Amino acid sequence: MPTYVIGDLQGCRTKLTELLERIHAHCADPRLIFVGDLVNRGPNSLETLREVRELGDTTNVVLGNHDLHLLAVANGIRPQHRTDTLDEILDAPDRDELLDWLRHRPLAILENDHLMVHAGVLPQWTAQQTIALSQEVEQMLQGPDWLDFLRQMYGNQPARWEDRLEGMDRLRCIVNALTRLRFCSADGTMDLATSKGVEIELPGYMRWFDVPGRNTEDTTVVFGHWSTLGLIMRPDIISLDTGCLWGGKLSAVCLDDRSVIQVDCPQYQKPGSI
Ligand SMILES: Nc1ncnc2c1ncn2[C@@H]1O[C@H](COP(=O)(O)OP(=O)(O)OP(=O)(O)OP(=O)(O)OC[C@H]2O[C@@H](n3cnc4c(N)ncnc43)[C@H](O)[C@@H]2O)[C@@H](O)[C@H]1O
Repeated sequence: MPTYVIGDLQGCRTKLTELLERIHAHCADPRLIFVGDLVNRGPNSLETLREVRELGDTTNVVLGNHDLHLLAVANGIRPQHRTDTLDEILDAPDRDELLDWLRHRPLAILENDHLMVHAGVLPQWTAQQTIALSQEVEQMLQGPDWLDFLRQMYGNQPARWEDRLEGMDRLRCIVNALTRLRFCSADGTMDLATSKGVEIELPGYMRWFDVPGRNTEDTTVVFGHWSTLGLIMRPDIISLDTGCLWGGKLSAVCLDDRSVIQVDCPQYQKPGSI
């Protein structure tokens, strides 16, 4: 069964349907993995969430920052932002089932030498360690104290990973790397303030996947999150957020032969307005 990984949907449901038709034209029964940000800022978050959930057991999803934001908003932990488009989910009769399903998704998946995460991994982490750290967060998110966890999840500190981190500092650092990371320094100190563009002016900081000697160099890390980066196919990374929401494309890559399927998307949000 070929595996297709699909980039950030952000509620662009009609484009998902179009992409799935294109994938099914190549393969009747693919395994599908979504690299997060299923919802928000786009036009049909509710239908998108329903459609991905209904794809069944051969499909999986890693959680993105907008998916975590939905869980926080739905539980009164965070207010909605001006550009959020989450109301239709919050008002839906099946909201509890949908949110419960979302809360039980992983933050990282390792399959056939490919590591799927929403945003990135820190240079000190191996692929196996990334999975173990992701599972620490998943245990909290799926356990009895998940609302307390969401309440304390926000914030940019600690910016630097250390194995000895404990409690919420440890979990926040893991969540920030897996769901928000773009730039870090060679020692893995994250800059979470810079979200526009593909370069950083801060001396000593670089794109997380350009850190020399990072411990996941021998694994292909497949990720989304960074729409201005666009499609990048390197032996060690595949970047899949091609700005569906911003008038770019929705992309899928087949991990078995590295073929790419893309559909053009209308502009729903104006780049630079957020
Ligand atoms: N632990 C945690 N701590 C804090 N927050 C957490 C959190 N967990 C979840 N969150 C939540 O995360 C959400 C997003 O945070 P934000 O921090 O607001 O997200 P963002 O930078 O806009 O990035 P996004 O993930 O949307 O990425 P994209 O590349 O599409 O967009 C990036 C930028 O690229 C720009 N852009 C896109 N296409 C462009 C183009 N073609 N040209 C120029 N700019 C473009 C856009 O204008 C946009 O500003 C918030 O709701 C927040 O609550």
